[in-house]
Amino acid sequence: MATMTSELLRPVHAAQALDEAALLRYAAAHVPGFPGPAPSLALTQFGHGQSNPTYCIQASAPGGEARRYVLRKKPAGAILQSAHAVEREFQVLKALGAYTDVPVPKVFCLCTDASVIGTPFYIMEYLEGALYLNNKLTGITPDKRRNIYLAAAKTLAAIHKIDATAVGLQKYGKRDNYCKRQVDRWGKQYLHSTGEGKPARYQKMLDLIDWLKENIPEEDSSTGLGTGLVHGDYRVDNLVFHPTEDRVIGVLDWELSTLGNQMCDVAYSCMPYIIDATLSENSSYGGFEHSGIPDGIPQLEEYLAVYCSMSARPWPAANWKFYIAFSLFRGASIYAGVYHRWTMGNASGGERARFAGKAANVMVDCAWHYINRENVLRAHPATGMHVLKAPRQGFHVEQEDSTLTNGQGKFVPSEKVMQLRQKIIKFMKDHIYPKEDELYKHAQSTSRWTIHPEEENLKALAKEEGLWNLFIPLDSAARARKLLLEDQSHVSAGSSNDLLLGAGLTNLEYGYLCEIMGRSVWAPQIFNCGAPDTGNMEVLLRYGTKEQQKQWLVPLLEGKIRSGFAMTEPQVASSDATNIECAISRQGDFYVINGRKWWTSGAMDPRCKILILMGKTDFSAPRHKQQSMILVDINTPGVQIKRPLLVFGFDDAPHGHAEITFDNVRVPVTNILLGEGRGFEIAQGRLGPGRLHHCMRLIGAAERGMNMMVERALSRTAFGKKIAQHGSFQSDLAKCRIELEQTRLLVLEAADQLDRHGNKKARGILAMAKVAAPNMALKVLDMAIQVHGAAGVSSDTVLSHLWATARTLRLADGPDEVHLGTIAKLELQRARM
Ligand SMILES: Cc1cc2nc3c(=O)[nH]c(=O)nc-3n(C[C@H](O)[C@H](O)[C@H](O)COP(=O)(O)OP(=O)(O)OC[C@H]3O[C@@H](n4cnc5c(N)ncnc54)[C@H](O)[C@@H]3O)c2cc1C
Repeated sequence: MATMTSELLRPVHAAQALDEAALLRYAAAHVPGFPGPAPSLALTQFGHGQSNPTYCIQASAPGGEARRYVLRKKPAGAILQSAHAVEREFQVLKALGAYTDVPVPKVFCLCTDASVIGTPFYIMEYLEGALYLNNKLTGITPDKRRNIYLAAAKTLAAIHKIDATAVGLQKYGKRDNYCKRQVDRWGKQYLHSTGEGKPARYQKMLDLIDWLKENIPEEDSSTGLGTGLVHGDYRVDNLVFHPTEDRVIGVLDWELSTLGNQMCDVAYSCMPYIIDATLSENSSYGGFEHSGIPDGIPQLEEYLAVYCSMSARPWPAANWKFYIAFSLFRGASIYAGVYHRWTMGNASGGERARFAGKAANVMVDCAWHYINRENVLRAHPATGMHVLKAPRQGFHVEQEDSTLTNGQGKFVPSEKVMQLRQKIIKFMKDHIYPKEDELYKHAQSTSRWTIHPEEENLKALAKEEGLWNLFIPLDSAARARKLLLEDQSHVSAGSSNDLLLGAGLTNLEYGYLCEIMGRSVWAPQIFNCGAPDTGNMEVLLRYGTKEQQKQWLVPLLEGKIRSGFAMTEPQVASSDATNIECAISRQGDFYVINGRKWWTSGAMDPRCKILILMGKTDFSAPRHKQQSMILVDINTPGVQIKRPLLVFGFDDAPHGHAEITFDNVRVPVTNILLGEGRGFEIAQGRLGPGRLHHCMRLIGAAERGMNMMVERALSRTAFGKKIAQHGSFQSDLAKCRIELEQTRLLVLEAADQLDRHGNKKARGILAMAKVAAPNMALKVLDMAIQVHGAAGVSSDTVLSHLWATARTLRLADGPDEVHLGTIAKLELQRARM
């Protein structure tokens, strides 16, 4: 039977009463959104999991709705320095909540000032859900039992896949020699709890300590795969499940968490299979392997197979005996301590603690029984129980990122970048992928040229989380900061300058983030990092006058308006911009524009207010001095949007690609950018980073294609086996991965050279990246489409749209041939030098 969280609440134990007035003052000042003013408070206490006293705060303002929070504090009185570390619990919960999708309660504040309620404490979210306090899961259906255990295995895998460095937990503990240190620590603890004048020492326990010391697996001394965040007390009854669905909504009790050997967590979570550790008079092994497995609960091997599959860990057969024996030893040492305290009259577990001494010895016997068993785990998981069994979902972030952060190297992002990356990954998972269907539906409806309200909501959320304008390079941000600091009058109330100017990243640093945004066609604009706005903002940042910046740049940075870039013309080969015919002629204080443009992306968007137009101001000047760029308010008389163009049938609503005519369009002379004849100069500045952003996004699109391809191949059977098991698929998959990684390196190298040498010197490698990225993405996406069969070409998956978009990028911002020409020219020049 499940127990609901609220059913665990009891009146506060008299010995654990708190100063409620002080608590109320503190919570009102430190918990965002705490009910107020003058809220009333009802305090209760959790009866389960008592090591750190845990309370439920129910607060309500007069006439307002009651809100619940959970407070967890250190116990009062003298305690072991290293134990009850609520500060560490707070730290780990905060990191997991902010950067990962491991379900944990949100934490609000940590109070280290013992004068408030007597000891340090923290306040977190109250999760109302189902708890399964009995590991046999009595009173629920077999299906539910199975779901609960498998959900526990998957959640543990999710915890273990976290890249501790990327989430800021790199100093949370030592990764290596975890078992070695634990055997020492709990061995000493056992000696402390037993011996002369204390409960008797059990020789078999001392032998067990020796055996463990001699059999510590080699992998324990490494810091590689299999080491990382360890929960330390991972069991089903420390998980809160959704009230009606069989999924974990919160992992609790992180008191023993640290970095270390994660297989210890796995073995510990398997204890119900090995021993029944409830304290009673008749302690016996009693685990599922002895008493029989309750109907529905998966076999130990299946539980492990799901864990290994979801965490991408090897099958643990080689050292399984050690890890189980280690868990039993640790349990025995803890129980010996409980029993010792009971004999002294101060055990926390009440009268049941009298059985703890016997239970400790039973655990030791059980460990020896296990060690002496011939077979404990097959050498390999049974057929059909390996990785293919467990469906993969979404993106396995930490696994992907482990190559980015493990160790040193040229392309190792800083901690700041890794944290932003994790935040974006999480944002995508939480907010963007789940909304894609709805956004697509809207974009295919009759309202498709309007903005789905959710898009603006998501923008506000991204801004709030500091995931805004990240594309702005360091140097441009410095220039804009000056402008914004000089005069704040044009910045809307509530917009923070710091937010508007991104995070001060280099192009290389942005590469690691932009890639993630490229996984969804909807994502870039949510972070105000979509084309063509980024290129246009960059032009205004670099070349705009103060007035131009105030009028157009600031609202663009704020995400209030959008923009278009009008260069390409239907009647001339526009890959050669010297062909452009649109005329910009000066007449007094105005320029008059006449011409026809097409493929002006974004111009259909109702938020699009400004175009940067490229045309000719002097048809008789030298070839590259004829062109100028000018700002055109899209609502100027004479600007006429003729039609939206289709890309393989996609109109990309509400953004769109417009054909536009300019008929005697008069704009003030102050709208010229940089000066007459300087259009090419600006184009060079604009296109470098802009092109690279396309490449970065294409890496993300290809990565999504890979992910979908693998998921499909693992779940679909053709001709008697999974597609993933067909040799032809495996070779295609491997080739796709090789090309993707090659291209990623090229793109990152191009970004690095752009940062270090500037646009002109980096033009060769920028051209290489611009050719390589779309071609690679097309290949990977095409393969993903192929694996999906007919579904791949339909609009039921995102693949066809991603492919269509990638295909346009062999043309847009210069066709392949033009870039290949640049690369060849540089190559030949080098040969002549
Ligand atoms: C989805 C999409 C969005 C776009 N968005 C914008 C936008 O926002 N603003 C904008 O101004 N434009 C935009 N464009 C237009 C794009 O930049 C142009 O299509 C591109 O520059 C090529 O110009 P063109 O179409 O006139 O092709 P052309 O110049 O006519 O070239 C056609 C072909 O000729 C060949 N060719 C050209 N040059 C060479 C060479 N040197 N050597 C060998 N072969 C060569 C290539 O095969 C090339 O594909 C967009 C295009 C697409 C598809």
